[in-house]
Amino acid sequence: MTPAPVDGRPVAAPTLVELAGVSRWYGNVVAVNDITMTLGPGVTGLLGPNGAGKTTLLHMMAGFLAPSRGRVTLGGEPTWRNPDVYRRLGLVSEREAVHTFLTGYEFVLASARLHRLAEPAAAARRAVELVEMTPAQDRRIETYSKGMRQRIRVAAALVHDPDVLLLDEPFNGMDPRQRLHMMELLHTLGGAGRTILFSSHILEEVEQLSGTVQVIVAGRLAASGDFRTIRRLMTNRPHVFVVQSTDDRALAVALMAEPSVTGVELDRTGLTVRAGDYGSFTRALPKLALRSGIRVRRLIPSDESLESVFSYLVEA
Ligand SMILES: Nc1ncnc2c1ncn2[C@@H]1O[C@H](COP(=O)(O)OP(=O)(O)OP(=O)(O)O)[C@@H](O)[C@H]1O
Repeated sequence: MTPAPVDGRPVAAPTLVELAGVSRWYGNVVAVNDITMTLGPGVTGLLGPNGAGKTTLLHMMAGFLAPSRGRVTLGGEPTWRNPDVYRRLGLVSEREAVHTFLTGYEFVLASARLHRLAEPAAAARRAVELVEMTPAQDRRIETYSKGMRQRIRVAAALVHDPDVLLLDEPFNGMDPRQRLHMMELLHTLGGAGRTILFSSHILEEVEQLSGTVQVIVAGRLAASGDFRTIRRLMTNRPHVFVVQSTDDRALAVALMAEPSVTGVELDRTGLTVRAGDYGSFTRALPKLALRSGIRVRRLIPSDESLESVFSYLVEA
């Protein structure tokens, strides 16, 4: 996003988080493998299965962890052990012990004091307001729902008004309503020009919230860019379907003549069909069945797990 001039004056350049050839290993385990990416204002999703290296990547961005190789910079400055970075960045980690006997306001105020802000009380009030927790701010955190706890943690991470906010699996354990509320909050923060990066292993979360996606698998950047492009990559790949119909044997014969079909197997449970891509096959099947006088009872994509999508992206 290019900064727009306001009143003819140029706006300060956005704070970019840049990773150049970044790797991190723990002993023999390579957690992050040669990743290069740039993050700018707006909401970006970091999508990857468990153990892909998302937390390691976020911790390197936040300056908690040194890269074994490569450079991680924020606004051009290395993040590792750099106090300036702590002033410009907030991190909401996945698991964090929160003193639940504190009220929400006290918790955010403690964060403001840690940052040595000039007016900690005013900053805490502003941050609590931003996450819409003012009505509950004087209740102890132990009385909060999972969604409220996450929002108060976001407030604590935002108390010093950072340009960049990193969130590790922020939707874990939330019900759909809480999830929606958090999504709206991140959307608003991103819309206001902050750089927001959140990690997730759930495709739908990323699809709903972010236009830009970085997909990481086994420590490597598997795909990067606009969600629609990535979705296309996923749907234009070979798919396996299980089909059950009123006449599986006749359907198998008819399917063999269909150009989008690359393989058919018949067994007691039905037909297993390999197709070149999702769209052509799912469009062709109903027409073909109709022509042959066969009724399709079930059509189940059998390899829709995120892992198979990821492994396809990695091999691509
Ligand atoms: N301190 C550590 N010591 C040794 N290995 C580690 C350490 N931290 C992470 N790893 C390993 O590095 C890899 C990446 O882990 P990481 O936690 O970054 O992934 P993740 O994508 O955040 O996964 P999850 O969502 O399950 O936390 C995994 O194989 C993990 O076991």
